[in-house]
Amino acid sequence: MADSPTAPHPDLLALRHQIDGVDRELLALLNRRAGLALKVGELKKQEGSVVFRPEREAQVIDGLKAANPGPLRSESVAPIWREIMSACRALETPTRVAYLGPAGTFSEEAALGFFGSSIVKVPCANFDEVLHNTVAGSADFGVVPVENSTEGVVTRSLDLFLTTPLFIIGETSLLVRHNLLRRENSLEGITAVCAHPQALAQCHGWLSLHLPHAERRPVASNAEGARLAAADASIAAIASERAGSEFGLHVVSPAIQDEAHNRTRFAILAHPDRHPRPAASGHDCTSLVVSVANRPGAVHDMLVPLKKHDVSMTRFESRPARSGQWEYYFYIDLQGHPDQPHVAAAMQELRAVCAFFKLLGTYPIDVH
Ligand SMILES: O=C(O)C(=O)C[C@]1(C(=O)O)C=C[C@@H](O)C=C1
Repeated sequence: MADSPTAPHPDLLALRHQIDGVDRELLALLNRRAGLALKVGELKKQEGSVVFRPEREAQVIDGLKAANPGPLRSESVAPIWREIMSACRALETPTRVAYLGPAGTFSEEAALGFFGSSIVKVPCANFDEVLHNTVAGSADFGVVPVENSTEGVVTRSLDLFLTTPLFIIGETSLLVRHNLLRRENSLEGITAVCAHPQALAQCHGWLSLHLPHAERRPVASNAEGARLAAADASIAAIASERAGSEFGLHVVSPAIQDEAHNRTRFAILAHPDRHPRPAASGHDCTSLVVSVANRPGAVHDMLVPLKKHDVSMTRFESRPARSGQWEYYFYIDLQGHPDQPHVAAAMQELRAVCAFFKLLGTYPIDVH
Protein backbone atom coordinates (compact mmCIF):
# COMPACT_ATOMS: atom_id res chain seq x y z
CA MET A 1 0.00 0.00 0.00
CA ALA A 2 1.22 3.55 -0.75
CA ASP A 3 2.56 5.74 2.11
CA SER A 4 0.16 8.35 3.40
CA PRO A 5 1.84 11.74 2.78
CA THR A 6 0.32 13.23 5.96
CA ALA A 7 0.95 10.58 8.58
CA PRO A 8 4.18 8.63 8.13
CA HIS A 9 4.39 5.54 10.31
CA PRO A 10 6.33 6.39 13.52
CA ASP A 11 8.56 3.33 12.99
CA LEU A 12 9.42 4.63 9.50
CA LEU A 13 10.52 7.97 10.96
CA ALA A 14 12.62 6.21 13.61
CA LEU A 15 14.28 3.94 11.02
CA ARG A 16 15.01 6.89 8.71
CA HIS A 17 16.52 8.75 11.65
CA GLN A 18 18.83 5.78 12.24
CA ILE A 19 19.73 5.67 8.51
CA ASP A 20 20.60 9.40 8.67
CA GLY A 21 22.89 8.66 11.62
CA VAL A 22 24.59 5.76 9.81
CA ASP A 23 25.04 7.93 6.68
CA ARG A 24 26.83 10.58 8.79
CA GLU A 25 29.08 7.84 10.21
CA LEU A 26 29.72 6.50 6.68
CA LEU A 27 30.56 10.01 5.46
CA ALA A 28 33.03 10.47 8.31
CA LEU A 29 34.61 7.07 7.56
CA LEU A 30 34.78 7.78 3.82
CA ASN A 31 36.53 11.07 4.55
CA ARG A 32 38.96 9.25 6.85
CA ARG A 33 39.61 6.80 3.99
CA ALA A 34 40.05 9.71 1.54
CA GLY A 35 42.58 11.30 3.94
CA LEU A 36 44.59 8.06 3.96
CA ALA A 37 44.44 7.85 0.14
CA LEU A 38 45.77 11.43 -0.01
CA LYS A 39 48.73 10.36 2.15
CA VAL A 40 49.32 7.36 -0.14
CA GLY A 41 49.22 9.82 -3.04
CA GLU A 42 51.91 12.00 -1.40
CA LEU A 43 54.12 8.95 -0.87
CA LYS A 44 53.67 7.88 -4.48
CA LYS A 45 54.54 11.39 -5.68
CA GLN A 46 57.79 11.29 -3.66
CA GLU A 47 58.62 7.86 -5.10
CA GLY A 48 57.54 8.88 -8.62
CA SER A 49 55.20 5.88 -8.83
CA VAL A 50 51.78 5.63 -10.48
CA VAL A 51 48.48 6.11 -8.66
CA PHE A 52 46.23 3.52 -10.30
CA ARG A 53 46.97 0.01 -9.04
CA PRO A 54 44.44 -2.43 -10.57
CA GLU A 55 45.86 -5.38 -8.63
CA ARG A 56 45.44 -3.53 -5.30
CA GLU A 57 41.87 -2.50 -6.20
CA ALA A 58 41.06 -6.11 -7.18
CA GLN A 59 42.46 -7.34 -3.84
CA VAL A 60 40.46 -4.74 -1.87
CA ILE A 61 37.23 -5.87 -3.58
CA ASP A 62 38.03 -9.61 -3.30
CA GLY A 63 38.80 -9.18 0.41
CA LEU A 64 35.61 -7.25 1.14
CA LYS A 65 33.45 -9.70 -0.79
CA ALA A 66 34.92 -12.57 1.22
CA ALA A 67 34.37 -10.67 4.51
CA ASN A 68 30.84 -9.45 3.67
CA PRO A 69 28.44 -10.72 6.38
CA GLY A 70 25.28 -9.47 4.53
CA PRO A 71 22.47 -8.57 4.17
CA LEU A 72 24.25 -6.38 1.57
CA ARG A 73 24.41 -8.59 -1.55
CA SER A 74 27.87 -9.78 -2.52
CA GLU A 75 27.48 -8.42 -6.09
CA SER A 76 26.79 -4.95 -4.65
CA VAL A 77 30.24 -4.82 -3.04
CA ALA A 78 32.32 -4.38 -6.23
CA PRO A 79 30.38 -1.42 -7.75
CA ILE A 80 30.22 0.42 -4.40
CA TRP A 81 33.94 0.08 -3.68
CA ARG A 82 34.89 0.81 -7.28
CA GLU A 83 33.16 4.19 -6.85
CA ILE A 84 34.81 4.78 -3.46
CA MET A 85 38.25 3.99 -4.85
CA SER A 86 37.52 6.10 -7.94
CA ALA A 87 36.77 9.10 -5.69
CA CYS A 88 39.90 8.44 -3.58
CA ARG A 89 42.04 8.03 -6.72
CA ALA A 90 40.73 11.34 -8.08
CA LEU A 91 42.11 13.06 -4.96
CA GLU A 92 45.54 11.62 -5.73
CA THR A 93 45.54 12.48 -9.47
CA PRO A 94 43.06 12.82 -12.40
CA THR A 95 42.50 9.60 -14.41
CA ARG A 96 42.02 10.38 -18.12
CA VAL A 97 40.27 7.53 -19.97
CA ALA A 98 39.87 7.26 -23.78
CA TYR A 99 37.03 5.17 -25.26
CA LEU A 100 34.73 5.06 -28.29
CA GLY A 101 32.34 7.98 -27.83
CA PRO A 102 30.20 9.98 -27.95
CA ALA A 103 28.35 10.00 -24.60
CA GLY A 104 26.10 6.98 -24.08
CA THR A 105 28.16 4.22 -25.77
CA PHE A 106 28.72 0.83 -24.16
CA SER A 107 32.44 1.64 -24.21
CA GLU A 108 31.70 4.64 -21.97
CA GLU A 109 29.67 2.38 -19.68
CA ALA A 110 32.59 -0.07 -19.54
CA ALA A 111 35.04 2.76 -18.76
CA LEU A 112 32.81 4.04 -15.94
CA GLY A 113 32.23 0.51 -14.63
CA PHE A 114 35.97 -0.19 -14.46
CA PHE A 115 37.35 3.16 -13.27
CA GLY A 116 34.25 4.52 -11.46
CA SER A 117 32.72 7.89 -12.31
CA SER A 118 35.51 10.14 -10.93
CA ILE A 119 37.42 10.18 -14.22
CA VAL A 120 38.22 12.64 -17.00
CA LYS A 121 36.39 11.30 -20.08
CA VAL A 122 38.21 11.31 -23.42
CA PRO A 123 35.55 10.19 -25.98
CA CYS A 124 37.07 9.23 -29.36
CA ALA A 125 35.71 8.77 -32.91
CA ASN A 126 37.01 5.19 -33.37
CA PHE A 127 39.24 2.49 -31.81
CA ASP A 128 42.35 3.71 -33.65
CA GLU A 129 41.91 7.13 -32.03
CA VAL A 130 41.49 5.51 -28.58
CA LEU A 131 44.86 3.82 -28.98
CA HIS A 132 46.47 6.89 -30.53
CA ASN A 133 45.43 9.12 -27.58
CA THR A 134 46.71 6.55 -25.10
CA VAL A 135 50.05 6.16 -26.92
CA ALA A 136 50.46 9.94 -27.27
CA GLY A 137 49.70 10.50 -23.57
CA SER A 138 46.58 12.65 -23.95
CA ALA A 139 44.82 9.81 -22.12
CA ASP A 140 46.27 7.66 -19.32
CA PHE A 141 44.17 4.62 -20.28
CA GLY A 142 42.28 3.36 -23.32
CA VAL A 143 39.23 1.07 -23.27
CA VAL A 144 38.40 -1.10 -26.32
CA PRO A 145 35.99 -4.03 -26.82
CA VAL A 146 37.70 -7.34 -27.47
CA GLU A 147 34.94 -9.91 -27.86
CA ASN A 148 31.21 -10.34 -27.67
CA SER A 149 29.47 -13.50 -26.48
CA THR A 150 27.10 -13.49 -29.51
CA GLU A 151 29.25 -12.08 -32.30
CA GLY A 152 32.75 -13.28 -31.33
CA VAL A 153 35.93 -11.24 -31.56
CA VAL A 154 36.14 -7.53 -32.37
CA THR A 155 38.60 -7.98 -35.19
CA ARG A 156 39.79 -4.36 -35.42
CA SER A 157 40.84 -4.38 -31.76
CA LEU A 158 42.76 -7.65 -32.10
CA ASP A 159 44.52 -6.39 -35.25
CA LEU A 160 45.52 -3.17 -33.45
CA PHE A 161 46.93 -5.19 -30.50
CA LEU A 162 49.44 -6.77 -32.87
CA THR A 163 51.41 -3.58 -33.40
CA THR A 164 50.52 -1.26 -30.52
CA PRO A 165 53.17 -0.46 -27.90
CA LEU A 166 50.33 -0.39 -25.31
CA PHE A 167 49.91 -3.08 -22.70
CA ILE A 168 46.66 -4.59 -21.34
CA ILE A 169 46.46 -3.76 -17.62
CA GLY A 170 42.85 -4.77 -16.94
CA GLU A 171 39.62 -6.25 -18.29
CA THR A 172 35.97 -5.64 -17.66
CA SER A 173 32.86 -7.25 -19.05
CA LEU A 174 29.46 -5.71 -19.54
CA LEU A 175 26.00 -7.22 -19.95
CA VAL A 176 24.94 -5.55 -23.20
CA ARG A 177 21.20 -4.89 -23.50
CA HIS A 178 20.20 -3.32 -26.79
CA ASN A 179 17.05 -1.23 -27.03
CA LEU A 180 15.21 0.11 -30.06
CA LEU A 181 15.09 3.89 -29.59
CA ARG A 182 13.09 6.46 -31.50
CA ARG A 183 11.47 9.91 -31.28
CA GLU A 184 7.97 8.36 -31.64
CA ASN A 185 6.93 5.60 -29.25
CA SER A 186 5.94 3.16 -32.08
CA LEU A 187 7.40 0.88 -34.75
CA GLU A 188 5.23 2.48 -37.46
CA GLY A 189 7.02 4.33 -40.26
CA ILE A 190 10.62 3.35 -39.43
CA THR A 191 12.58 3.36 -42.70
CA ALA A 192 16.10 2.84 -41.32
CA VAL A 193 17.77 1.48 -38.20
CA CYS A 194 21.15 3.10 -37.47
CA ALA A 195 23.66 1.41 -35.15
CA HIS A 196 27.22 0.12 -34.89
CA PRO A 197 27.64 -3.00 -37.12
CA GLN A 198 28.15 -5.18 -33.99
CA ALA A 199 24.81 -4.04 -32.53
CA LEU A 200 23.01 -4.61 -35.86
CA ALA A 201 24.47 -8.13 -35.95
CA GLN A 202 23.54 -8.84 -32.30
CA CYS A 203 19.88 -7.90 -33.04
CA HIS A 204 19.69 -9.60 -36.47
CA GLY A 205 16.84 -12.00 -35.52
CA TRP A 206 14.68 -9.33 -33.87
CA LEU A 207 15.12 -6.91 -36.80
CA SER A 208 14.20 -9.60 -39.36
CA LEU A 209 11.03 -10.39 -37.41
CA HIS A 210 9.82 -6.92 -36.41
CA LEU A 211 11.31 -4.51 -38.97
CA PRO A 212 11.96 -6.70 -42.04
CA HIS A 213 11.67 -3.80 -44.51
CA ALA A 214 13.74 -1.19 -42.66
CA GLU A 215 17.22 -0.52 -43.99
CA ARG A 216 20.01 -1.55 -41.55
CA ARG A 217 22.44 1.34 -41.70
CA PRO A 218 25.84 0.82 -40.02
CA VAL A 219 27.25 3.94 -38.32
CA ALA A 220 30.40 4.66 -36.25
CA SER A 221 28.76 4.07 -32.84
CA ASN A 222 25.36 3.33 -31.30
CA ALA A 223 25.35 6.80 -29.77
CA GLU A 224 25.87 8.26 -33.27
CA GLY A 225 22.80 6.23 -34.33
CA ALA A 226 20.86 7.74 -31.41
CA ARG A 227 21.97 11.22 -32.48
CA LEU A 228 20.66 10.55 -36.03
CA ALA A 229 17.38 9.15 -34.64
CA ALA A 230 16.91 12.30 -32.56
CA ALA A 231 17.21 14.39 -35.75
CA ASP A 232 14.88 12.28 -37.97
CA ALA A 233 11.63 10.56 -36.83
CA SER A 234 11.86 7.94 -39.61
CA ILE A 235 15.15 6.65 -38.16
CA ALA A 236 15.40 4.28 -35.19
CA ALA A 237 18.59 3.53 -33.25
CA ILE A 238 19.84 0.53 -31.31
CA ALA A 239 21.56 1.65 -28.13
CA SER A 240 21.59 1.71 -24.35
CA GLU A 241 18.88 3.30 -22.20
CA ARG A 242 21.49 5.87 -21.19
CA ALA A 243 21.93 6.89 -24.84
CA GLY A 244 18.13 7.13 -25.10
CA SER A 245 17.85 9.59 -22.22
CA GLU A 246 20.92 11.48 -23.47
CA PHE A 247 19.16 12.14 -26.81
CA GLY A 248 15.54 12.36 -25.55
CA LEU A 249 14.36 9.16 -27.31
CA HIS A 250 11.67 6.62 -26.35
CA VAL A 251 12.61 3.02 -25.65
CA VAL A 252 10.18 1.56 -28.20
CA SER A 253 11.30 -2.04 -27.58
CA PRO A 254 13.66 -2.97 -24.72
CA ALA A 255 16.24 -5.82 -24.78
CA ILE A 256 16.03 -6.67 -28.51
CA GLN A 257 19.39 -8.50 -28.60
CA ASP A 258 19.06 -12.10 -29.89
CA GLU A 259 20.93 -13.51 -26.84
CA ALA A 260 19.56 -12.63 -23.40
CA HIS A 261 23.03 -12.95 -21.83
CA ASN A 262 24.83 -10.90 -24.45
CA ARG A 263 28.14 -9.78 -22.85
CA THR A 264 31.02 -7.75 -24.24
CA ARG A 265 34.51 -7.98 -22.81
CA PHE A 266 36.71 -4.88 -22.87
CA ALA A 267 40.49 -4.51 -22.49
CA ILE A 268 42.01 -1.62 -20.54
CA LEU A 269 45.26 -0.41 -22.11
CA ALA A 270 48.13 1.74 -20.82
CA HIS A 271 51.59 2.74 -22.03
CA PRO A 272 54.31 0.64 -20.34
CA ASP A 273 56.63 3.70 -20.08
CA ARG A 274 54.05 5.54 -17.98
CA HIS A 275 52.36 2.64 -16.22
CA PRO A 276 54.05 -0.47 -14.81
CA ARG A 277 52.68 -3.93 -15.50
CA PRO A 278 50.25 -4.82 -12.71
CA ALA A 279 51.84 -7.03 -10.05
CA ALA A 280 50.26 -10.43 -9.35
CA SER A 281 46.90 -10.12 -7.57
CA GLY A 282 46.33 -13.85 -7.03
CA HIS A 283 43.65 -14.11 -9.77
CA ASP A 284 45.34 -13.02 -12.98
CA CYS A 285 45.18 -13.48 -16.71
CA THR A 286 48.07 -13.18 -19.19
CA SER A 287 47.29 -12.40 -22.84
CA LEU A 288 49.66 -13.26 -25.71
CA VAL A 289 49.67 -13.21 -29.49
CA VAL A 290 51.88 -15.74 -31.25
CA SER A 291 52.41 -17.37 -34.62
CA VAL A 292 54.08 -20.62 -35.57
CA ALA A 293 55.64 -21.92 -38.76
CA ASN A 294 53.10 -23.33 -41.25
CA ARG A 295 54.05 -27.01 -40.79
CA PRO A 296 52.28 -30.13 -39.50
CA GLY A 297 52.14 -30.35 -35.70
CA ALA A 298 53.21 -26.73 -35.09
CA VAL A 299 50.03 -25.80 -33.21
CA HIS A 300 50.27 -28.97 -31.14
CA ASP A 301 53.90 -28.12 -30.21
CA MET A 302 52.73 -24.71 -29.06
CA LEU A 303 50.37 -26.26 -26.53
CA VAL A 304 52.87 -28.76 -25.08
CA PRO A 305 54.63 -26.26 -22.70
CA LEU A 306 51.23 -25.24 -21.27
CA LYS A 307 50.26 -28.82 -20.49
CA LYS A 308 53.76 -29.61 -19.16
CA HIS A 309 53.66 -26.71 -16.65
CA ASP A 310 49.96 -27.10 -15.83
CA VAL A 311 48.95 -23.67 -17.12
CA SER A 312 45.27 -23.34 -18.11
CA MET A 313 44.39 -21.68 -21.38
CA THR A 314 41.12 -19.77 -21.13
CA ARG A 315 41.03 -18.42 -24.67
CA PHE A 316 42.43 -19.43 -28.06
CA GLU A 317 41.52 -17.28 -31.03
CA SER A 318 43.01 -17.21 -34.53
CA ARG A 319 43.24 -14.33 -37.02
CA PRO A 320 44.67 -14.52 -40.56
CA ALA A 321 48.19 -13.11 -40.78
CA ARG A 322 47.29 -11.55 -44.16
CA SER A 323 50.42 -13.02 -45.74
CA GLY A 324 48.41 -14.94 -48.35
CA GLN A 325 50.08 -18.13 -47.08
CA TRP A 326 47.26 -19.42 -44.83
CA GLU A 327 49.27 -18.31 -41.82
CA TYR A 328 47.59 -17.24 -38.59
CA TYR A 329 48.13 -15.27 -35.43
CA PHE A 330 46.86 -16.97 -32.29
CA TYR A 331 45.51 -14.88 -29.43
CA ILE A 332 45.93 -16.81 -26.22
CA ASP A 333 44.81 -16.09 -22.65
CA LEU A 334 46.59 -17.98 -19.89
CA GLN A 335 45.48 -18.24 -16.30
CA GLY A 336 48.14 -16.82 -13.99
CA HIS A 337 50.86 -14.17 -13.88
CA PRO A 338 54.45 -14.32 -15.27
CA ASP A 339 55.70 -13.71 -11.69
CA GLN A 340 54.54 -17.27 -10.95
CA PRO A 341 57.41 -19.68 -11.79
CA HIS A 342 55.21 -22.27 -13.60
CA VAL A 343 53.69 -19.55 -15.82
CA ALA A 344 57.12 -18.03 -16.53
CA ALA A 345 58.55 -21.47 -17.44
CA ALA A 346 55.59 -22.25 -19.77
CA MET A 347 55.91 -18.85 -21.48
CA GLN A 348 59.66 -19.24 -21.97
CA GLU A 349 59.23 -22.65 -23.63
CA LEU A 350 56.29 -21.41 -25.68
CA ARG A 351 58.34 -18.45 -26.93
CA ALA A 352 61.04 -20.88 -28.11
CA VAL A 353 58.64 -22.72 -30.48
CA CYS A 354 56.99 -19.56 -31.88
CA ALA A 355 57.99 -17.61 -35.00
CA PHE A 356 56.34 -14.54 -33.43
CA PHE A 357 55.60 -13.91 -29.75
CA LYS A 358 54.16 -10.77 -28.15
CA LEU A 359 53.07 -10.38 -24.55
CA LEU A 360 49.90 -8.27 -24.74
CA GLY A 361 49.43 -7.87 -21.02
CA THR A 362 48.97 -9.37 -17.60
CA TYR A 363 46.17 -8.19 -15.36
CA PRO A 364 43.71 -9.10 -12.59
CA ILE A 365 40.71 -11.13 -13.79
CA ASP A 366 37.52 -9.07 -13.81
CA VAL A 367 35.74 -9.18 -10.41
CA HIS A 368 31.99 -8.65 -10.31
O1 LIG B 1 46.58 1.68 -2.22
C1 LIG B 1 46.87 2.54 -3.05
O2 LIG B 1 47.91 2.45 -3.74
C2 LIG B 1 46.00 3.73 -3.24
O3 LIG B 1 46.37 4.63 -3.95
C3 LIG B 1 44.64 3.74 -2.62
C4 LIG B 1 43.57 3.20 -3.56
C5 LIG B 1 42.27 3.05 -2.73
O4 LIG B 1 41.45 3.96 -2.75
O5 LIG B 1 42.17 2.04 -2.01
C6 LIG B 1 43.37 4.16 -4.67
C7 LIG B 1 43.97 3.98 -5.90
C8 LIG B 1 44.71 2.78 -6.27
O6 LIG B 1 44.35 2.34 -7.55
C9 LIG B 1 44.56 1.68 -5.30
C10 LIG B 1 43.97 1.87 -4.08
